[in-house]
Amino acid sequence: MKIGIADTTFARVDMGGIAIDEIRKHASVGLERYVVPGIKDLPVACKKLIEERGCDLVMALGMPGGAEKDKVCAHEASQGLILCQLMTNKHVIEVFVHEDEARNAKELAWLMEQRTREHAVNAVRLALRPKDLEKLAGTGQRQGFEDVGPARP
Ligand SMILES: Cc1nc2c(=O)[nH]c(=O)nc-2n(C[C@H](O)[C@H](O)[C@H](O)CO)c1C
Repeated sequence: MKIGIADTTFARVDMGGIAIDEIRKHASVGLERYVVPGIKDLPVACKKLIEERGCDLVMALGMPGGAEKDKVCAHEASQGLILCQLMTNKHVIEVFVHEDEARNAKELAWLMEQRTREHAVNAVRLALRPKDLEKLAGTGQRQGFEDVGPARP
């Protein structure tokens, strides 16, 4: 089992390093890292991690900025990541933290780390322990900020 980590230099936190640290706590798997300048470069990095470096699942980590052009960029990158999944039949876990989700740099750093770590656990579950995800179905999980919990009638 090999997990790929694609991340960017545009991000203001080392999301790739955090993801690798978290995955190592939960599983003994091969890891491949591929760093690109920005989120629009992630789809091909993910595809190469799968097709050329033998990854079974990839995490795509990035930080869209707060400007309108960054949001467009994020939407385009997301579409590329979905296409990559359909072309390769492998999961790409998109971990995007929009810079304007946080009120300041301190909260941004916290959110980027938290979301990355929680999705790294999801990546391990998806790759190795899918039954663990089944147990969490419909429980209102969120990555980063607090879980919202299940809705009850
Ligand atoms: C406008 C813009 N915004 C972002 C962003 O919010 N986050 C990010 O990671 N990268 C951004 N980029 C860079 C592109 O994703 C890409 O790296 C360049 O267009 C080079 O292909 C661009 C060009």
